[in-house]
Amino acid sequence: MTDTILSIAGVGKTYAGGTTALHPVDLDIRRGEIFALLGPNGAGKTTLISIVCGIVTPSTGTITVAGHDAVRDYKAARRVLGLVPQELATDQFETVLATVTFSRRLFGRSGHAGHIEQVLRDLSLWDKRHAKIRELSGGMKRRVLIAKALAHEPDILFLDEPTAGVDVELRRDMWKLVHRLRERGTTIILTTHYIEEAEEMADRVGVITKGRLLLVEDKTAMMQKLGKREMVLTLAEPMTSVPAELAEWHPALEDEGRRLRYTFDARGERTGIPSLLRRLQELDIAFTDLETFKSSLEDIFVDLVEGRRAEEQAA
Ligand SMILES: Nc1ncnc2c1ncn2[C@@H]1O[C@H](COP(=O)(O)OP(=O)(O)OP(=O)(O)O)[C@@H](O)[C@H]1O
Repeated sequence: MTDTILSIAGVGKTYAGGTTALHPVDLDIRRGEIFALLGPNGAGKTTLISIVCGIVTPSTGTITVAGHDAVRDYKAARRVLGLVPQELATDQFETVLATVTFSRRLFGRSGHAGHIEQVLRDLSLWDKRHAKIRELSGGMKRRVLIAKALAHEPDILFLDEPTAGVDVELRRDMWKLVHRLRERGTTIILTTHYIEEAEEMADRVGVITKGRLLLVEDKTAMMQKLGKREMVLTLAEPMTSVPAELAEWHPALEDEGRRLRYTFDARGERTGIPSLLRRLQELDIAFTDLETFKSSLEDIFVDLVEGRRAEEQAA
């Protein structure tokens, strides 16, 4: 049996204005895993983690954090959680060290200089410990947010869009830190709209769009579903229809017969491209340009939703 550290049951949210940001979600998070909540802007990711962290009140459902009911036993639940929000809301005139130490005390934990030092060193902030927040660069402020969230040694760390708008170096550091934390046993839940980020960091991925958690899968299985790519050929001579000899590749004719679009699974053993190109040559079909694309996240979501509908209808 897997050890569940966080259980979300029927949790939904309709904001006062009437926007349903979240349709009831059921999700169990396993102790020690890295879970990525993947979805486009406005999908409901922040709403879901804000509910779990006690910042937003759910309209329906219950949340159990390490055995504590997140509403009835709010304080105990909150102590187990650390949240790295998207933006910094902290006293700009305090020093890094004071800010992070204060965050620890907020959760009723006594000072532990060793732990705070470790956190600041892990985040390359130790040399800046006496600097005031307002004197830091944007990237360093992001590091302070993480340090604050880790100050009270939470069992579960939430990272809301950890790498949105950060430079490559900080992104790499962030990924390294996440893996290090996991090695120490911290459970990590992050939100992202980058497939690459989910792929790089997560053990499991949940796809969320328009307030619905569409599916939850192990990373590898999910990436197979997300690994679709497209090749588009610009034809030298427009065609009126797809020749029967190309039927097995199921290409689509576009742009009044000027472009041929072929969709393939980039993670399959065979892409089908060499054989398609050979067949085109045999048929004397010339092309002036060849481009390949990754399907966009939006396209993938549409496919997933349609695929699910088709499955539901077939059932
Ligand atoms: N306080 C609020 N009052 C009313 N509507 C809200 C509130 N907060 C969020 N929403 C709406 O709920 C929906 C989901 O927003 P949410 O911030 O959870 O999405 P998200 O997936 O985190 O997006 P992003 O990637 O842009 O942060 C959006 O339509 C948003 O406008």
